[in-house]
Amino acid sequence: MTFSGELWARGGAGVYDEIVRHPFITGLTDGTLDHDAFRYFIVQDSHYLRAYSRALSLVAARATDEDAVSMFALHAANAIAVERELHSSLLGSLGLTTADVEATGSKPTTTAYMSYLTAVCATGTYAEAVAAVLPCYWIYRDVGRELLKRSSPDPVYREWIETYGSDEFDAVVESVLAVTDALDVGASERERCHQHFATTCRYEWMFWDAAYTKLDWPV
Ligand SMILES: Cc1ncc(CO)c(N)n1
Ligand SMILES: Cc1ncsc1CCO
Repeated sequence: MTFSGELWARGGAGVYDEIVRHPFITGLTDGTLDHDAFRYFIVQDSHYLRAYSRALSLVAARATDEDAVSMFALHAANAIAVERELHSSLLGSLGLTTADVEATGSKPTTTAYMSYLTAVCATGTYAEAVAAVLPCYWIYRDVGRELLKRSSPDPVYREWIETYGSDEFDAVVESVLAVTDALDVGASERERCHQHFATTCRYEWMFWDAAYTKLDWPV
């Protein structure tokens, strides 16, 4: 089995099944998700994508071949572009501004997820860093394609779905999977990769759940 296939089998598939039946995700296409939950999500995702971009820059910096350096550096720049373009369009449709993003700040799950990604990408090996960032690509591609099949009555949700369900994003994810499968990973490093992959998959579920429940700081 490929390395990515192993990671998915151990830490991804079970969580992914929970994600596609989560009420936030089913609500995007059956018309039951209220805009307040989606507002929470987009505001938190604006914070997330800034940290994600910096995490991808760290992955680029430690990549061992120049194609991978170039690829992750490009994705780091694209994550900022998505944050600016998709999010400013979605924020506008939802009646929000970037000032609201700053005023709201980063909620508990967002903070925890960003901190974990940053820590692994700064202090782990190259393979560990790739394993930590991989679920962000992979789960969004698969969720995007699934939601595209289901189709949404809401034009705001459709704009988001079409970004991640697109052939362009699929090509991005396929290139990261190819890099993952070409990694030279030692035995103990492999176990740490499994842990990071499983953890960030769980954070992906938690990120949607936090928006659904509008999780906030307790004090
Ligand atoms: C939380 C989260 N994970 C993954 C992606 C896709 O990169 C995103 N935009 N937000
Ligand atoms: C993974 C990812 N998510 C939003 S942008 C981006 C980088 C690839 O274009």
